[in-house]
Amino acid sequence: MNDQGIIGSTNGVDQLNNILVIGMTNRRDMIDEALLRPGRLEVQLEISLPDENGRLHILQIHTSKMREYGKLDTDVDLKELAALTKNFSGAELEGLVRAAQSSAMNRPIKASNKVQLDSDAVEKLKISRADFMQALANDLKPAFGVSAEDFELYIRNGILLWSQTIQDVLEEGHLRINQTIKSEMTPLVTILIEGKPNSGKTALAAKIAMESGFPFLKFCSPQSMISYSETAKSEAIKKVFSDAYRSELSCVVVDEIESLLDYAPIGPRFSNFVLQTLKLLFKKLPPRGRKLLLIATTSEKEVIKEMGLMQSFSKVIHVPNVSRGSEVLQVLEQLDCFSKKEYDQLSKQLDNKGLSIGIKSLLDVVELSKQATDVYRTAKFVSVLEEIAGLHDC
Ligand SMILES: Nc1ncnc2c1ncn2[C@@H]1O[C@H](COP(=O)(O)OP(=O)(O)OP(=O)(O)O)[C@@H](O)[C@H]1O
Repeated sequence: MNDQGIIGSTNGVDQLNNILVIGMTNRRDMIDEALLRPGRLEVQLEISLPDENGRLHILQIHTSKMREYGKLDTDVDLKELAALTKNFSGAELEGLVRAAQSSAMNRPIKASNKVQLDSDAVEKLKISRADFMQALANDLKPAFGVSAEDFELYIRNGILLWSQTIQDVLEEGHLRINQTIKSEMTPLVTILIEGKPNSGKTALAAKIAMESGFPFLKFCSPQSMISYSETAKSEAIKKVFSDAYRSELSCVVVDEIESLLDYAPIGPRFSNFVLQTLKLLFKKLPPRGRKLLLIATTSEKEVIKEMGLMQSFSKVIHVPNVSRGSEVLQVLEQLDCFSKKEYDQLSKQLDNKGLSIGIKSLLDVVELSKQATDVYRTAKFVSVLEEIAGLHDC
């Protein structure tokens, strides 16, 4: 039945006695407002994800039969499992228990010419901590919340502390994380990380988000919305925010705002529809009791300013390019990719030099020069730096 059908059926329910209509949905935002007016589905209850205590209760329920029949090994600590299952829904916790059972059931199966069941072993079979850990690692990931792998992908080359500024960026991030957690007056904390292309903005945003340890972390990136229409893109962005509002503490990273807006400097052109969506979402306060840390990144600070988006951010953090020979040497030292002799040679050539290169491009140059034969490695490194980073005397 569609929304209109339900509205028709619930019209005049006050004339019917003893009938309670209960509707359920995962997408409250997609329900016709007419259906939610008084007299229809007027009382709304949000069932959030269970907290640690709730998860413990759910695990106790789903393992009660195992315990009763002595099938749960003594090393299984449900409190530990409850702590490890952040963002799991009740159904996913049930799935976890089932997956652990299946993992245990594989043990008494003997695979020779025929698949046989060792009935003796079945009798003694117990579901152990290792079965739960195996299920957690391989079988079940929560649909909602943190996808650590996604975030790690953005920091695949680590964060090199090549200048005090990088340390300062991370410290500012920590400050904002604490503000989000502790402040009662600012349930929405917004940061814009800006810098030239390839300066490492996305990696720093991902690092701050991961260090927050918030139960809900999501990346809103243009790469995940390739070939989306304006409407589909706005809907996808809105969905990320409405999911974030369901968790007590959330962090959303909106990467490369200008690309999300389809901004092209020739023209210049951009999607006003997506811009208006972002403006509203960047200002919207999360519901009572919920807190959101929003981190956005851009390589087009001036454009963002002209579009009137700058006011949405309480803090703008600049990520600089690597601009001194001594900073390049810091990167090389931390990567430990050249021999001592090569490093000393590079020290002589790079000290007191100026340049401008993003950390992402610098790592690229390092990788390229590593492919050259030993005798040419340092020469290759310096010549590419001269070409793309404008190496010059200070
Ligand atoms: N101090 C650092 N800051 C940021 N990134 C670093 C740092 N040290 C090493 N990296 C690595 O450099 C790369 C930075 O790439 P990233 O995609 O974040 O750059 P970007 O500025 O967002 O690029 P783009 O302009 O294409 O959006 C990542 O692989 C990251 O692991």
